[in-house]
Amino acid sequence: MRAPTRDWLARHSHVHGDFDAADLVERLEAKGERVTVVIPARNEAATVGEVVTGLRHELVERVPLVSELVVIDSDSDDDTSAVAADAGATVHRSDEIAAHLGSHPGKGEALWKSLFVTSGDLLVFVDADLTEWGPHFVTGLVGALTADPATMLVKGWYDRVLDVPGQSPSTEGGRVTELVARPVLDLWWPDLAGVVQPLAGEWAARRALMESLTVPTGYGVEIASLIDTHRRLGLGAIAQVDLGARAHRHQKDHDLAVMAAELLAVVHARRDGEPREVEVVADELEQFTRDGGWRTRPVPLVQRPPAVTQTGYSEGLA
Ligand SMILES: O=c1ccn([C@@H]2O[C@H](COP(=O)(O)OP(=O)(O)O[C@H]3O[C@H](CO)[C@@H](O)[C@H](O)[C@H]3O)[C@@H](O)[C@H]2O)c(=O)[nH]1
Ligand SMILES: O=C(O)[C@H](O)COP(=O)(O)O
Repeated sequence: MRAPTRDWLARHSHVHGDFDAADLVERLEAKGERVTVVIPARNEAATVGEVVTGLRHELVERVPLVSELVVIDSDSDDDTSAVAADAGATVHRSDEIAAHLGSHPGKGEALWKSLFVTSGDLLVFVDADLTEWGPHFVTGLVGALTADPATMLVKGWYDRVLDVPGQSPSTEGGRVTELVARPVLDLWWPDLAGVVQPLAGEWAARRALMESLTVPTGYGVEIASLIDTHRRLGLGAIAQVDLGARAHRHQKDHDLAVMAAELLAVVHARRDGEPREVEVVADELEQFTRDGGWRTRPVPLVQRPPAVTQTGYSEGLA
């Protein structure tokens, strides 16, 4: 391991158990800072209710660490919005936020749009499909984000529980993480080789950073944020926190291949520095199965400009 990475690991690694929610409330009150939790959700009616309820009970009602608990419904066609609202979240549909800016499908779009309808200084992102998790995810992320004033972005990491029917559960999850994201970072951004889960959907950032980033509208949002933060502010602005174990709904290999293609394109657009427009020779994947034959899958390549540059942003226009 290279010296800067080893040094970063020694100085910028945290463990969620080091942080207590009640202590963090005092720390944030003293600074006048507020926490917003954003949960992007596309067709997550089966799990979003438990995620919202768990966070609301523990971190809104028992200890008031979270000021805003928001679900961004990302073009769901199930009951995600209703379930999330019943569980106590404020719910917005991604395509209805800042409608003058249009709408794109995707998780990155949901996170970018969330900036227009939230006001917290500290933004914590949590996936809606979690099946093994806890409110300590948020406590750990807020703790790590506020432990050092230089920290602008924190990635959660955890054992990735892989729970496939017919197989015994293992911690071998994170196929795109291990086969695409970590190898790409190790080869081209080796400073970031110490980030255990670069694609973690559980991460936190200061609004001042998030609103200034170019955001891919699909699954490229995490790797882009990491690379862009590193380029602009250096490793010292990034931290990571051990959150224990996490399990989620697994996507099929062919669906993850679309994610992998998007990540490669997003990374390629950043190879020379500032994010460029994503340029590819073709923007589709051809996938084959014996039963279904060939299927063409579009790769999402749109990137949103920094929210702070957009009409309506400073007024928090919804
Ligand atoms: O169009 C979409 C697709 C997904 N989601 C939500 O985003 C979260 C993560 O999506 P998921 O399909 O579960 O992604 P994973 O296969 O788990 O992908 C991993 O890797 C991605 C790429 O970095 C990250 O965005 C994810 O958070 C991370 O869990 C979930 O709450 C989804 O409902 C949306 O809001 N809109
Ligand atoms: O991070 C990843 O690589 C994706 O979320 C896929 O994870 P899985 O292989 O555990 O489903």
